[in-house]
Amino acid sequence: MANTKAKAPPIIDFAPFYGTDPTARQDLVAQVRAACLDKGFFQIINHSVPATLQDAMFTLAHEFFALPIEEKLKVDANLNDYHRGYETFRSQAFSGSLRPDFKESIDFGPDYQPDHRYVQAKHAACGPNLYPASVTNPAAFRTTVDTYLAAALGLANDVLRVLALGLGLQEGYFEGFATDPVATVKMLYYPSQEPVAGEGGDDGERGINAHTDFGFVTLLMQDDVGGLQVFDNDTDSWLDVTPIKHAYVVNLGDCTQRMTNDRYRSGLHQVINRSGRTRYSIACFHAGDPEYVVRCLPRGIGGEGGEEKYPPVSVNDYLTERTKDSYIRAEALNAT
Ligand SMILES: O=C(O)CCC(=O)C(=O)O
Ligand SMILES: [Fe+2]
Repeated sequence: MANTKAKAPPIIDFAPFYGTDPTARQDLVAQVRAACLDKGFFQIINHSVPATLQDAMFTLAHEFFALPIEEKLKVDANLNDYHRGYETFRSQAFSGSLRPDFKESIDFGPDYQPDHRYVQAKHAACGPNLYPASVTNPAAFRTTVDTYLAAALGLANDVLRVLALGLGLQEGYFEGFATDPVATVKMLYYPSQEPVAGEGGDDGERGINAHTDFGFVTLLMQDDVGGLQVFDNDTDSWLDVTPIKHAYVVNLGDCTQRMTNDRYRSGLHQVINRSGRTRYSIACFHAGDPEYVVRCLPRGIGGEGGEEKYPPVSVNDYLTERTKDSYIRAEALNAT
């Protein structure tokens, strides 16, 4: 039941970031800060990523997931130990899940080659991509994904600049760790779930189970099917994140929450797709330099006072732990 007190993630016009009006820019910074203090979830419109590139990515996602399973398994993420490639149904489960996720996905990142220091150090999610060869135009697939990753990361870095300003930091505060990030473009495919008998019935099935993202910031495009929900602590209820064509859902991850000592939130979210239609979405996770050590900001900065709640942790150690946990949990549930 919709709760009137619940605050849906705001829709924020990002255009002032690129403009010259300082008041409009300050207003944007304030709106983003308010959303970060609330659930760490907002949508942005009028951003820098071309709509044609966004559309092209959805076209590729449709084509990839429609391939026969044996073709998809040629780029199986289990073929490498840095999790690039295709992930089958029910591969992942987060804490509290009753059933592993009812989704498929494919992950790409910066195409770090074997001689790259991150790959040599075996950092999580760092290694050469597995691009599908069985699509109509493999070269175009690859170029589009790579171009999109660069564009989405460019926008994510702009979001980080706005975040920094909202925290009272220099606009470029995050730039040091944003140059060579561990980042993922994830195409997601959610078949429609079975209807559940009885009003409000719940069979525990989730497209993606309730979780928070691990890194600093996530930019998500969803199609028009809907099904993404964010948890509202004030009303103890799940709120729909309404699809808006070509907009981005922006949400903060745990690294930002840790850095701000819980002032900025890493919002709990999930997907339930009972629409009767297949749902596609494309996420871009920006987790910064894997060797960056996430620590609480110095006291007093951005009003982030109080006792430090988290010990310092490197991005890589944090990602490794959380990712491993979600796959082990799925294996355990699949075995029962
Ligand atoms: O598909 C969505 O809307 C959300 C995906 C998501 O939360 C994730 O991949 O972390
Ligand atoms: Fe997520």
